[in-house]
Amino acid sequence: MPRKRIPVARVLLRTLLGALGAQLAVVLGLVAVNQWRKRVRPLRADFPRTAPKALPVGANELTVYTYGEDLYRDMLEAIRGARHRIMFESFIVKGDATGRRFKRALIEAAERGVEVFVVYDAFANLVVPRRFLRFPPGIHTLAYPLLRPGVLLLDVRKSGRDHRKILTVDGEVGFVGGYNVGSVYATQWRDTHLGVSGPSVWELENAFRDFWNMLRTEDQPVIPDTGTPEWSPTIRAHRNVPELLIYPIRGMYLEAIDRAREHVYITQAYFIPDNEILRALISAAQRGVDVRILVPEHSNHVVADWLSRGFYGELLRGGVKLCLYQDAMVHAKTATIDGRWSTVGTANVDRLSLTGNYEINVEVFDDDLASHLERVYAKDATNARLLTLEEWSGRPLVAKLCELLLKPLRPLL
Ligand SMILES: O=P(O)(O)OC[C@H](O)CO
Repeated sequence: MPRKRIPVARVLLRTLLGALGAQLAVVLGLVAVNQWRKRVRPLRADFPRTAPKALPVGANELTVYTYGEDLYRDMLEAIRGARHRIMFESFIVKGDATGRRFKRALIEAAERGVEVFVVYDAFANLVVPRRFLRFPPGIHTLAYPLLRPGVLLLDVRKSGRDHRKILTVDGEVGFVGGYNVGSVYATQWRDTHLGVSGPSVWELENAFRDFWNMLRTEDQPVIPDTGTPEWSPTIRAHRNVPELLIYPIRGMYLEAIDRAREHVYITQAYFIPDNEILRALISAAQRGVDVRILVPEHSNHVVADWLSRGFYGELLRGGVKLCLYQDAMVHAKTATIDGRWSTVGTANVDRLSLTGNYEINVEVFDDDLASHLERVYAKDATNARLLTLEEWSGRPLVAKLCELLLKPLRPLL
């Protein structure tokens, strides 16, 4: 009797479709459960706060902000005091009361003769009314396009989002870090931004200028290059620039973790490390370094949370400590190591940020700044719980299954 041949292609296709269907079902299920959870247990806004702290670092003064209202007050004051030039770039600018305050201040600056440049990401602001993001012609505005045509031809240079958050005023003061612009971030999210005053504002201006000059349309002005007034050995901005195929922030993290001897304190909103970062953290923990990662127990992106959870077992078994921030969103992207080294920036530790988007992280070699960020970490830890391997190993089987099914989505985030 002739043997019936099984069409391999058909079996493969069915398996693939089955897996995709299962993933979709898991994602939809998680979103639904998350909606319900948010209704019965909404996030609090009364997390422990650390007041803004200004520290001299070389010829600069750096201010650490951990509360949105404090940050926005100082950013708006800087915009209102501008005399020459404002560079404002934000991944998200919400069309709410906070967004309106920024828009008004920028327009008023332009009306009194300040040259104002505004950049935002078109995709991230799809839900913001178009009218709100329309600025008067006196303001030079660039929306990072929704889709750059090269993406369709898989041109990596045309990929990524503009995920940066930068403000500079008159080359004298600057701000950079995790905060987007919006009312929810002012009081309800724990995030970290750095204020810079002094020659290192150049680092932020330069980042903005290169981006602007690369993407501006022909009728928009070129911002002239100036060169840095000082080569600072302590403060440096690293920029991921897909157009140039450079992603130094990942390298910066790997280099710093490799040097750790005492402790590594990382705070991340969405923590989906690649293999090398995972290995570096575990090998630091195994040589006796106190490696702690603070993440929200429940962030605003349920799928990112579940992808992150897929790494918890390996991290905990490797000796890394996981601190789960309670009942509020922590959106900071910071790390501090050995009381020596720190970074504050816009990059999450995930693929999108480390090998995908336009990002900027400031790297600082300074003991006082590192000590302060350790204090911030300790304060945050009072609102977090330490996850044990025992607790994690005992999670329900269905949770383990969800993590497994979602694993193939890691490269997407
Ligand atoms: O992309 P991020 O890190 O700025 O986070 C944005 C928030 O998820 C907005 O929903």
